[in-house]
Amino acid sequence: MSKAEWENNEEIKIFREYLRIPSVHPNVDYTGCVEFIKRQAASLDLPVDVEYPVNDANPVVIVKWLGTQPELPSIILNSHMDVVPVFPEHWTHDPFSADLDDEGRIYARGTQDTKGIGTQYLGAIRALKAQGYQPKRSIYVTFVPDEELGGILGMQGFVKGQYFKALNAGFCLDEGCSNIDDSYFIFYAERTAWQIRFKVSGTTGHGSQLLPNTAAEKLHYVMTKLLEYRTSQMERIKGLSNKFSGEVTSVNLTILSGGVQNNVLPPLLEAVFDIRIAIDVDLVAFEQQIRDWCAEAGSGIEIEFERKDEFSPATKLDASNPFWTAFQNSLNEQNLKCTPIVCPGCTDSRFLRPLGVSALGFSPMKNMPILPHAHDEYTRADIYLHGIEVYTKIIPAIASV
Ligand SMILES: CSCC[C@H](NC=O)C(=O)O
Ligand SMILES: [Zn+2]
Ligand SMILES: [Zn+2]
Repeated sequence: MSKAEWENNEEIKIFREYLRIPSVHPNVDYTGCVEFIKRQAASLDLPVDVEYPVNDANPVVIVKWLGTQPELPSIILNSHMDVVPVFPEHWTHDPFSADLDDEGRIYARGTQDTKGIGTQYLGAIRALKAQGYQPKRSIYVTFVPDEELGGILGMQGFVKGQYFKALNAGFCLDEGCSNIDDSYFIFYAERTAWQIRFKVSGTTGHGSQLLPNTAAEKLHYVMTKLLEYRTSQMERIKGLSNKFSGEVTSVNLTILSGGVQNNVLPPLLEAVFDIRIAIDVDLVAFEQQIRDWCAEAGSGIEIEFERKDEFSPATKLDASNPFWTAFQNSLNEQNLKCTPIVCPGCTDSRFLRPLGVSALGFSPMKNMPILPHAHDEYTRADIYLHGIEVYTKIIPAIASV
């Protein structure tokens, strides 16, 4: 297709319209997204609900396609409306113009993470309805807020409410990630996210003195232990076939603060570590190890969990999971390869799996750079349109299980 053809393509127009809504953190205004999705539901002649599970600023929009056997566990097609901040000075295109270049690249925040799958779901439903298809299982296309901040005001609150329970969800497709080679990543599990603030108190005094029990010495001990553990995990990655997967525990120092003046020993130093714990790690033992390191460093160290997710079980990828079988068979019939991996980041699927909802993270992008949260995030028009075709085959396969 030519640039003009892509620009005149109705699905591409809808996608670019969604991308131009600046639902960007911090303080996202979801009004534009809600109105856009309502318009899309109307164009599909589908009913739509808007729920506010946590507060009025964080809507969950649900486009509903009732199945012929609504008593069966339903299918959720999930994506999030919010996108992470941008640094426009580092972008070659305006992050919210959805520019399309001569090669068909569409540049905008959210192209990969994760507005694309939201409108692709709707494009696939448009095609299926045009074919006269009617799903056996009810299908709910959910658009949630707050995923990028952890989903507390979005999916986490939504799954606790009566509205969600009434959906009787059995399976969910959620966001995945692009892959640089010719195989789709499939997220079947994710690590447990802990973000820990270490608040270290110590001796204060004159910066010229070598006093004992300073905050710096104790923080240095704890940081050294954590960063040594990080090194051990990096060693493990060397032996893995897929280095992107969340097979090992990641440890990253993300915030370091404290001190009042350059010649005063600080009474308090703080460090925040973002830790994503591998699915085969004993969480109780891991926490005890961290607390032991703090005890070894000395007194006056307080541990504050800014995020302490619970363990989320993996989705079964075997014959015991008919949704997985149907999904995999559909990809095989389309001669498409997939690579199941543990999601390196966190997604809203972590709130669904513990409830028995079989969730797969899947974004139909391959032979593409991995650009979530990156400058110049983009996808390609041809890949986007092919993704709609892929969903047009996958959705009936899973909805007829
Ligand atoms: C840890 S909860 C925040 C969720 C976020 N998800 C995608 O980027 C992530 O940091 O993985
Ligand atoms: Zn995302
Ligand atoms: Zn993200």
